[in-house]
Amino acid sequence: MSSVRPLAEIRTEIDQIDAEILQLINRRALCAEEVAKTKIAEGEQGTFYRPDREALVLRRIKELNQGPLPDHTAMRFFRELMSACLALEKPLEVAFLGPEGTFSQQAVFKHFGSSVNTLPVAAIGDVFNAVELGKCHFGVVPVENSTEGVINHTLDRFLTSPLKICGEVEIRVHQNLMGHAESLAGITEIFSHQQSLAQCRKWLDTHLPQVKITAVSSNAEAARMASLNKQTAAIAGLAAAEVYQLPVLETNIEDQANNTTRFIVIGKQDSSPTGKDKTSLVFSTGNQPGALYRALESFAKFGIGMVNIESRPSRQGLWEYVFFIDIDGHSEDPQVAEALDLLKANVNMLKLLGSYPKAVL
Ligand SMILES: C=C(O[C@@H]1C=C(C(=O)O)C=C[C@H]1O)C(=O)O
Repeated sequence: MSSVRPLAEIRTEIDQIDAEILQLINRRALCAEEVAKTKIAEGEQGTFYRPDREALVLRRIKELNQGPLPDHTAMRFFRELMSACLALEKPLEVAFLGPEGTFSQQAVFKHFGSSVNTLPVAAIGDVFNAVELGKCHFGVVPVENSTEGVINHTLDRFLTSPLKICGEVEIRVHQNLMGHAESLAGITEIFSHQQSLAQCRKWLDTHLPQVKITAVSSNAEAARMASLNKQTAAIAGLAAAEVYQLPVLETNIEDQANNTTRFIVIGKQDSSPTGKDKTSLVFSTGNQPGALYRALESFAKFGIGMVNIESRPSRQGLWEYVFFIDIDGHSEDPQVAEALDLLKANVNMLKLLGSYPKAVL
């Protein structure tokens, strides 16, 4: 028989460890408070949140971790720890596309941890407004979905907004059918946000081809509406089912198994280089042959990888376009800085939307 330690003995050790962890956590919190005081003494204004420093802390935890806890779990603990330390000064206020229970709110908590105050607003443009007007420190908006592509509202708003991108976060999006109907046959109408409907198009065509489909302002609003009428259902995330106490009729009905939405964090602050960054920018070229080719050549010349390109109407002349691009690296990295100088010489308009750490969690 293998010898095992008595339960009581193991529990005594756990109690001791917990007491030590608690002391260490509070020691860490005191240091974070001291950092805040130093920042004030050095004349730093506004928020003490530093996306670059937080990314470095999390990446270091991943490197140090030797298990048995998985890296991801260890990083999530430290994500919460930093969130709580920062909130000792003053909790961050973060605007998102509401109401409560949307994927955007999930993205806020994944990126900032749970010690933040979330401010739900009614539209993507209102998230920008809230940050621009100083009603909150940051905003989180969806920018692209792996099934449905780019979120036009978000890109277009950047053309006129002075805000910067200071972070990114990805959420694996599961869609679910929820409502008070006894079975699928009892449903006459389905509510959801247009993005979610598009992500479940095949499932709907196969399972509910005759049902009326109505696009509404958010998935949480869809859940709220479905909670009022037994013959209707909503497509939304499980958080919305919980908020509106709706039974879940079918889970994971998204057409693509790895359906993921990328969100960006918008604010007034620049993020310093961390060694693993992305830079987002928008530019326009003239209509001459080879104009886009020459613009992109700036990146190729300096060996800069391009992660994404999207064209959108410029909203100035007919059939004139702007190009939104994400590249590897930070605008202060020497190679990137040189590529951007060359790009500037080759385009009509160039606007840097921000350099920020690549998503860690
Ligand atoms: C403590 C700092 O300020 C904040 C809190 C952090 C933390 O708890 O580790 C990290 C970055 C900032 O958001 C810092 O800048 O080092």
